[in-house]
Amino acid sequence: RGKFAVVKKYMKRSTGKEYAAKFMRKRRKGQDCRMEIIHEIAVLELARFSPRVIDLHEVYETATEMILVLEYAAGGEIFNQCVADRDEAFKEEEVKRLMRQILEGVAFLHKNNVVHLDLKPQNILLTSASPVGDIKIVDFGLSRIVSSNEELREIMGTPEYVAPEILNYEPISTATDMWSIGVLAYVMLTGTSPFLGDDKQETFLNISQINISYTQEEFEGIDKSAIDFMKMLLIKEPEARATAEQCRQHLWLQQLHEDTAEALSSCEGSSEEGSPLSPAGEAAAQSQVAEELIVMAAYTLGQCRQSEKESMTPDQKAISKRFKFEEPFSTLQEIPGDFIY
Ligand SMILES: Nc1ncnc2c1ncn2[C@@H]1O[C@H](COP(=O)(O)OP(=O)(O)OP(=O)(O)O)[C@@H](O)[C@H]1O
Repeated sequence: RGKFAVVKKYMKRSTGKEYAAKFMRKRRKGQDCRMEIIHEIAVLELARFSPRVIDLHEVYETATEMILVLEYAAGGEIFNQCVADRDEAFKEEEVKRLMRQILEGVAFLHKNNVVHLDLKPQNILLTSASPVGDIKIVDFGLSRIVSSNEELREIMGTPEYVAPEILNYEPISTATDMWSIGVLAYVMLTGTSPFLGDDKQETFLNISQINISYTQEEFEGIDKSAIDFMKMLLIKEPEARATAEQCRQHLWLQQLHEDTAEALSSCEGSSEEGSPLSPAGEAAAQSQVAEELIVMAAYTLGQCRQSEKESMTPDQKAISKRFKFEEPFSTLQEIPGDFIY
């Protein structure tokens, strides 16, 4: 359940295939929001060629609602793993793989002049939870089209993830999403929200003063290049931030863990046999550690992918013990942005 939408799992009787149907109210706070929903649909259509953005299959309209029939992401929000206890939380290698995919999706959007403006762990879904599948970016309700000859200024987003320019009512650009990517990387690696204060005001103050800690306490055992990656995004001046394409080239995301490289070479050796998990698959059955490596190797090679659909039970939705996430704050003041229809 989002703020103005309810998402339900559906199955198409003729094929048995599962979908997520997003029911969106057309009237919100007494205002007709049909065109905003059509904008969201248009962005999803535009992004249909990116495997990192959720697929839109069908749209229905009733007198009161629009219903978006989306590809079902069975693994749920990455938020759940972000707030899980350390042993269940993402390992650094996993974060790197997922971050590469997130950046691939964001780079696609930015190339098409779309800014998402609400990138956070609740809007990054997984195709499966265990083994950790691939990411799908959802919720384009706040997204906007940016153009070089028009300025866009708005106050929107989710407090912990908004960039300083949003707070200062300064122009929004693709760099605004890049700030959120920096926050996302921090949350995925540490399980803590870097700017979260006791209340909204304190959070905003932390953001505008870039009050962030990269100490050993938070980043024990994590590669130094990961900190370098975040530092090139969590910068006040949007122009100084790295782009999605630059991030994809960053050393942190290029490096392969030694064990992963080993697993990769053994998997490469078996590729001629045409068996997806053999002989590396046999090794995976022997230990938990090996299993993780195979999944990573499978991703990189693209030929021994193991897909395991796991449905999410309602009580799987983790309640954060370590930090709380606030609801998106509503638009305080809005200059009509560029919508696409
Ligand atoms: N395709 C999908 N597959 C599985 N779950 C989904 C899918 N789309 C949405 N969900 C679930 O429903 C939640 C709400 O969806 P979404 O974020 O699109 O709605 P929203 O009302 O725009 O949310 P918000 O109020 O956070 O802006 C998601 O965070 C996710 O948990």
